[in-house]
Amino acid sequence: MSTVVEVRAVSVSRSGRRVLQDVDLDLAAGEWLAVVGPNGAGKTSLLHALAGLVRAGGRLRVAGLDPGSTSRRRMSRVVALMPQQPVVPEGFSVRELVALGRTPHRSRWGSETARDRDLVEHLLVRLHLTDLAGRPAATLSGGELQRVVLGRALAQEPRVLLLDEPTSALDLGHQQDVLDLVAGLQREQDLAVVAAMHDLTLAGHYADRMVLLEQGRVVVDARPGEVLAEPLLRGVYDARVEVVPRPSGPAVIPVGSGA
Ligand SMILES: Nc1ncnc2c1ncn2[C@@H]1O[C@H](COP(=O)(O)OP(=O)(O)OP(=O)(O)O)[C@@H](O)[C@H]1O
Repeated sequence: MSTVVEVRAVSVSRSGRRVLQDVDLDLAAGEWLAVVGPNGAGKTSLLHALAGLVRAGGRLRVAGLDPGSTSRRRMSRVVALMPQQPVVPEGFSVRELVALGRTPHRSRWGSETARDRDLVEHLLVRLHLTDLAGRPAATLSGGELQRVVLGRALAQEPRVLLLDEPTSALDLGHQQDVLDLVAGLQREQDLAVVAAMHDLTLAGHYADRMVLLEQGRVVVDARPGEVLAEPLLRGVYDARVEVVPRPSGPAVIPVGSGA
């Protein structure tokens, strides 16, 4: 399998403080990596470094490009970020917002092609957004907007898809639907996925590998079955949890104080 993301001794500082330190990881095309860890562990910082949105020390390569020295437009053709807190441009409809994802592929003055339009329509259907297509994006609920923002990221046709808490606002059915859609693209198009997620059961179910971060450092990089282990999670999250083996993978269950 070909390596599409290479991270070597990467560090990130914010406001003079190290928030990522000595991070090493590789990702192959068609692989799904879940990034997990407590609040403030550095998950978003890692995704932003991969997208070239924050300056990082060390060596980073995404589809062969160095995010630190490559133009935003060029990076956007190979890597797409679905952010945790999307900013919605004023006055944009749902369809227009999804279509924005095509911008990096268009020539500077080029207009929308038939293929651009077809892809956008396909994504609107697939994300159950056709009824909302004409609505101002600013009027959507949190879960509706999350699907629109995923649509915009997928419209970029990236080789690497970065998902920052992609299901935090979604109901149960839409969580599965959205992650199944991404898993389908992972298989069909060899899409590499890096997903920061707090739902450890869901993260483990879809991921080939999981990286557990704590205070900016990688604690473990392994298969979900090895990362989702009670002693490890109790220690890193300072939480009461039970891990129950299931045919579909380990289920991580928070346990009340009386248990
Ligand atoms: N712009 C910034 N200025 C200063 N500190 C920042 C900035 N952005 C992030 N940080 C800090 O960097 C650390 C890592 O933040 P990051 O958002 O990467 O964590 P996270 O693992 O994604 O957290 P969460 O699970 O809460 O989303 C945190 O301590 C955060 O306060």
